[in-house]
Parts: sequence; structure tokens; C-alpha cells
Amino acid sequence: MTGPAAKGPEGKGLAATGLEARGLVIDVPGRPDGRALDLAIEPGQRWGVLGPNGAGKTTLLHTLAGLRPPRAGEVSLDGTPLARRRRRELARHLGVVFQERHDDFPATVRETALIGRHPFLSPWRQEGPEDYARAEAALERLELSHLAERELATLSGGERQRVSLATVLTQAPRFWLADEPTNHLDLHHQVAIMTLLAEQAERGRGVIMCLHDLNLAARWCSHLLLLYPDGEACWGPAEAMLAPDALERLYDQTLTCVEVDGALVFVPRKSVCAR
Ligand SMILES: Nc1ncnc2c1ncn2[C@@H]1O[C@H](COP(=O)(O)OP(=O)(O)OP(=O)(O)O)[C@@H](O)[C@H]1O
Repeated sequence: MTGPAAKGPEGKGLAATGLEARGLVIDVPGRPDGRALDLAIEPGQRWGVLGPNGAGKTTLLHTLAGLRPPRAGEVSLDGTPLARRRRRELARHLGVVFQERHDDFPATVRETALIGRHPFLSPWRQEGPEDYARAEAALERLELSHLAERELATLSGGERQRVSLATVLTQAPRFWLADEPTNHLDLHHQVAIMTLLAEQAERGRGVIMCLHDLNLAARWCSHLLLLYPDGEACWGPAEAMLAPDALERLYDQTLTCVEVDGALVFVPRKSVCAR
């Protein structure tokens, strides 16, 4: 394919520490296999997954989290295939921020954040002071302390999104898999969340997030994976992947690209009406 050179640790052994896809073909119903993915999300890295609606970003994230099986290839954590690990054990390492939410039973904001501790509690042990302290710290970090007693169903979309992030922060996983983490968020909270994820990476966590905002991706991601609707893909360090022609092809949208404060900024061009 044309566009940025695809890169990946093809031919290397399994990563000793990291979340690694080897020969991975995600199972998007009715789509040809496309390009198999060979990449590793290592501690300290911030990966962004870009692509148009329906390209398979959520499918990829769920496959990397072990929530759905791949069509081919495998995902491993620290060299062990996810399929050979127990779900509960995986939940201690992998934190997923879901795009869609199912708030079927009533719970407060604090109770929801505490769910992040469940993978660490035995079935007969209730949350202790340390679990509560972690949840309170996460709620404070997400500017939610004042809403701790509120029922989830009463929250706004952006508040609910921050509760999802607070729950994963309470979990403190080694790898964050976040599906559109800035969904519903105002500008201040978008930047706050990207700063939080960058801090997590600085502390040795690995981060992979699906994003629709090219400019957040350009500013905050160390690595990018471009997923095309036909299953083609390319990936590598962000600076190599931010080629305007490849991004225009990805989104079927012409772009103007300028540099601001040392970061590339992409602005969609208005389409010209044919008369
Ligand atoms: N159970 C299913 N049956 C049929 N098609 C499905 C099913 N689940 C997902 N798909 C299709 O798989 C494709 C990939 O979906 P996915 O949610 O991974 O895309 P995405 O890139 O995350 O999209 P978006 O940007 O809109 O969130 C879509 O075309 C979707 O309609």
C-alpha cells in the first residue's frame, strides 16, 4: 500500500513485557482479512488508533483486551497468549474504557469507581480502606469528588465519561485500552484526560486509544496505527504516520496541515460545490 512505511516488530520474539499482536487479523464481519498486525504496545508508549467509522477500531481494542477472539494470529501479554490467561488475571493488567455504556443497575459514582478494585478482591472480601482511598483519589483527579454520592443515571454525558475513566484509574492497570476517551468531553476535560493518559505512560503504563480527533492524536500520541475500511493498516512512530496524503486517504477528506507550537494541526478543507 502507499502512504507511510508500515513498521512493526515482525520476525522478533515475543516481548518480555508488553501487549503484543502477532499476525493479528481482527474479525470484522463480512470483511476480507486485510493486513495482519504485528505490533507491541510497550510500557511508556501512547498509541493512537485512527480510522473512519466502521474501520474496526473498537473491534481491535476489544481483541487486544481479550474480549473477542481474533480471526487469525494472537495477542499476548508479557509473552503469554491472552487465551491462556484467566479473565480475572487479565483484568488486573488491562483496563478498558468502553465506548458504549450499559448502566443497567443503579449505582453511585463512588460505587462505580470502586468496581475498578474488583479484580483484586477475593469473592468474600469487601473493599477496604486502601480501595476506598484509591477510588477517592481517582474521583478527585477526574474532578468528580462533588458527585461521589450521585446516581450514575443522573449524570451528563461528559460526567459519565469521566466516571468510566475514574473507574480504570482506580483499577490502575498496566495497560490502558481506551475507546474514544475524550467522547462527550469539553475542551478542558479533553486536555485533562490526554494529560492523565500521558502521565500514566510516563509512569510506565502502556496506553492505546481510539481517537477521532486527529489533532489530539498528533499532539499526544507517540505511535499511531492507521486502520483503513478495507482492512489495510500501517503503524509506527507518530511523526512518521502523520503524512497528510495518507490521512486524506484514510478519511476520504482533503486536509490543510500547519504547524503550531511544534505540533502538526490538521484542518478539513471545505468541499467546493460544483456548479
Ligand atoms: N455483530 C456484528 N454483526 C455485523 N457487523 C458488525 C458486528 N459488530 C461489528 N460489526 C461491524 O464491524 C465494523 C467495525 O466496527 P467497529 O465498531 O470496530 O468500528 P469502529 O472503527 O470502532 O467505528 P466507529 O468509529 O464508528 O466507532 C462495522 O462496520 C460494524 O458495523
